[in-house]
Amino acid sequence: KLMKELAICKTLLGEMELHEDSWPFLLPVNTKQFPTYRKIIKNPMDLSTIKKRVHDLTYKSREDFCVDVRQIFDNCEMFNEDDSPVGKAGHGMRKFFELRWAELT
Ligand SMILES: Cc1ncccc1N[C@H]1CCCS(=O)(=O)C1
Repeated sequence: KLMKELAICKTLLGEMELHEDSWPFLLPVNTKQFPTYRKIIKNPMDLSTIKKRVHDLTYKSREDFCVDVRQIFDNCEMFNEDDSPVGKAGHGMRKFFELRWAELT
């Protein structure tokens, strides 16, 4: 049911925003600070964009929400070294998300 699915998305979004490893993902990557980003990353995504889409009822299912969340972490792996601070945060956030996602199924 869409209502319940929306509640799951809102819950998970809130938990991710509070996670200590969320700092690289709270806002869109600043392409002035990272001039190569737009060339390398075809589908930029971040938690504030997802929050707006949840609020605007853009997602037709929790799966659509999950696609955007996973895009954040796939972009992170594409652009950042695994052992960099942002790279490590991305791995940590992905682990957190996938565990909670499975729990809320
Ligand atoms: C997720 C990501 N991928 C690639 C480059 C940068 C980022 N995030 C930045 C967000 C603002 C703070 S920062 O500039 O240290 C890191």
